Amino acid sequence: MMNIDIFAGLGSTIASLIFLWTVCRQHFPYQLESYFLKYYTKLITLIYPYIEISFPEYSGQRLKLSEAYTAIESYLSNTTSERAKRLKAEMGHDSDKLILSMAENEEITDEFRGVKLWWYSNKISSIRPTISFYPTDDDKRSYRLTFHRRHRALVNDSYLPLVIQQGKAIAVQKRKRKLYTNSSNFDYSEFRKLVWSHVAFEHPATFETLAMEPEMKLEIIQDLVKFSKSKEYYAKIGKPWKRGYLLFGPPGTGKSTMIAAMANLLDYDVYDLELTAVKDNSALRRLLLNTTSKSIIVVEDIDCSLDLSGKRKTGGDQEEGNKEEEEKKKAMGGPPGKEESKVTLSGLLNCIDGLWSACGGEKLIVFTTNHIEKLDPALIRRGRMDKHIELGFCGYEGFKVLAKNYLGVESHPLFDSIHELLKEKKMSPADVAENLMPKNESEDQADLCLQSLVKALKECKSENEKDEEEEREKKKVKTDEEKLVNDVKVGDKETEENKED
Ligand SMILES: Nc1ncnc2c1ncn2[C@@H]1O[C@H](COP(=O)(O)OP(=O)(O)OP(=O)(O)O)[C@@H](O)[C@H]1O
Ligand SMILES: [Mg+2]
Repeated sequence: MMNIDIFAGLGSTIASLIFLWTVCRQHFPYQLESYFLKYYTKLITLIYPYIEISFPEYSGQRLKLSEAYTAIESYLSNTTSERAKRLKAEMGHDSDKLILSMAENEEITDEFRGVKLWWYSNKISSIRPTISFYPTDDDKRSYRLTFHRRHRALVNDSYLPLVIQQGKAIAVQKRKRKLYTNSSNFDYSEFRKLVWSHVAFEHPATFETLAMEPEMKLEIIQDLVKFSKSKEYYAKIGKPWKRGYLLFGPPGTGKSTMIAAMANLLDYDVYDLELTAVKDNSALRRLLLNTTSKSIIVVEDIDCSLDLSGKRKTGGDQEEGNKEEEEKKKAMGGPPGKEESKVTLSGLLNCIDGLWSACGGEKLIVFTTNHIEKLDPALIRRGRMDKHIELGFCGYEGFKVLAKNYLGVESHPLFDSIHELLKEKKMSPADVAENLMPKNESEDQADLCLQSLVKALKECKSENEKDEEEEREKKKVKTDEEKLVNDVKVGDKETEENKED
């Protein structure tokens, strides 16, 4: 039993010894110092029969959040509310119940098979002097477990495994699905830039409400469910347990909605990775190492995030390319590219399926793009992006799902003409959905909405017209860009000539 009086005395004895040692040390010959240290440690172990184990928040040079730490945190949060005197409170899963857990620098006692153990939540604040309005994240947190050395075997073999197992189970039970992002507006600390911030994931989309061909939908659902149950299979074939999806198609065809439906189907967290906010490849690696299993890592509009198109440039090529880019930017009055992300295509490829990618397991990586043709083939080859899913304009089957969701109708006299119109007109599910949205509280909304859809479809362009328009648009953008770059070049030449004069 821990006697407070004994330890009060013990504490002051140890403090005196440390003070004595610091004074004597300066006058001690170097050779004798190691001898003295050896006996000093022995002496301390003799009079202090307790063992301490600490569990730091981050493992591996602060690269990865420690699993043991999170499991212990969950375990303690279950037991602390009755015992600890200082607690911190967080909102629970159903958002109306508070979850209490141990505050920092607080100690509680736990009992296991009649043996007493002490948990202490430790926080060491950074000693670096910083002048900032915001809290810094350089603090080191850990849990410290103290017990009598005669219980070492019991703690090692039975107590700690039980704590970790129960902690993990509690975490799963209390799990509130999260939507993570790496692009915070308040990048007040260097460390904050390298980690994720999150909010609760509450997107209501499901595969039932998703408008697409039923066969394709079924195929995707089966693929996802199979993946989530294939832990042994992946281990057997020697592949990390992850799968890449590439969702491509025009704007408003349900790419982002499908990601939410995937997360809801498999009960996964979502990590929305903003590549432009990642400083460089090592920051990207660090971010991906800090994703948990049972999660979807999403890179939206991959073609716009970084210059990942074309072949991988090297040396001179790269510089040339950069110069051209700079010129273009200068011409358009944009800022110089100093603060830009330095994530490269090879860095990204490495993170997707290099050695680092195997950490964690059970992850989906989803890229979305509006222009698949702009992507480097290396990025989307099978193995990296295992399944390519094209989300197209709204078909009749998709329309029927939307009509049921938005208006609650499964048949209507206007369905036939809509069927005919959808065969030749290109309209995204987002536009169809917008037309089907009831605009007021009156009762004949289904009629009104379907009529407005028919009208919109008639005004909408057909496939051929749209293709021609896209082609024209592309040509125009290209000539505009060339003209701008030429103007800049001519301008620069004139200034140089002026200087020479
Ligand atoms: N297939 C679909 N099924 C159901 N709703 C859809 C579908 N496609 C689009 N929508 C509706 O349209 C809106 C926009 O869709 P979403 O954001 O998923 O499109 P997107 O393909 O990600 O577009 P972008 O390429 O511009 O990011 C959503 O809020 C959703 O309600
Ligand atoms: Mg989207």
